[in-house]
Amino acid sequence: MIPLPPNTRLMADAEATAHAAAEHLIAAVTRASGERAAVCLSGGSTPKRLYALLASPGFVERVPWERVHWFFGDDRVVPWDDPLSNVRMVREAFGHAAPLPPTHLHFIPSDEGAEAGARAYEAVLKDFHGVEALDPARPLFDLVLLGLGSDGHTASLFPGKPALDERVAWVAPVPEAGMEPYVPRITLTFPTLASSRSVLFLVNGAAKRDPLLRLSRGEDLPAAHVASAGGLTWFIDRDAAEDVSA
Ligand SMILES: O=C(O)[C@H](O)[C@@H](O)[C@H](O)[C@H](O)COP(=O)(O)O
Repeated sequence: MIPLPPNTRLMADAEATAHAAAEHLIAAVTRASGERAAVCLSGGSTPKRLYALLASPGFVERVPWERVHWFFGDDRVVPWDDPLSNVRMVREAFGHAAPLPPTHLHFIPSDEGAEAGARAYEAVLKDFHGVEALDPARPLFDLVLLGLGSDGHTASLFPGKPALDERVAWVAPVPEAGMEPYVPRITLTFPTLASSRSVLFLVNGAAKRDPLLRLSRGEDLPAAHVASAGGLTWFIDRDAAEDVSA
């Protein structure tokens, strides 16, 4: 077994990860104070099954859809109907079964390009939360979902890319991705992701053994910079956790 991050729950497989994450998300938004809950969604392939589960019988009736607002931790600068778009992935996963009020899905506006999109999304976040600056006493998100790239990136925070240095901007353009797909991206920055009551990493599959091992050795990978007011939780499946060198 690879040395795993603190507060890791080991999952039998990807399906178990999705089910546990659905329960975790429902608990997080149910206990959220106030009339609205804010969830920051991860992109990529890992969370697709989770999003589809949330819209399926047994879960869809338990999600307080009228209270939850869904944001994006990052997206690719492509049209919203592009197969690479995280917005498209989420909409397809939720499908028509999720009674999602259209105004509750807050896309990252990428049609004006990465720079303008980042500034526009920062305004969306500030307007939604009614704040001009990040306030530790008022986390933006009740839950942030994140994935782990095989190079140790998370959201679109890639090793050595400018967004890593954004300490002021809430949202940053990433001129070209460090990983497939090689398209410009827009990403929330570390301080914005940290403005959360909790962060949940979902990590499945053998391709994630290497970044997990590198994180365990203390390598300065982007995922190692993620913090949260309420702490980090990792759901890692056995395929990712197995150490082939053992
Ligand atoms: O837009 C994206 O691609 C994601 O935000 C990205 O950070 C993703 O979470 C990781 O690359 C893992 O991707 P997989 O889940 O596809 O392995």
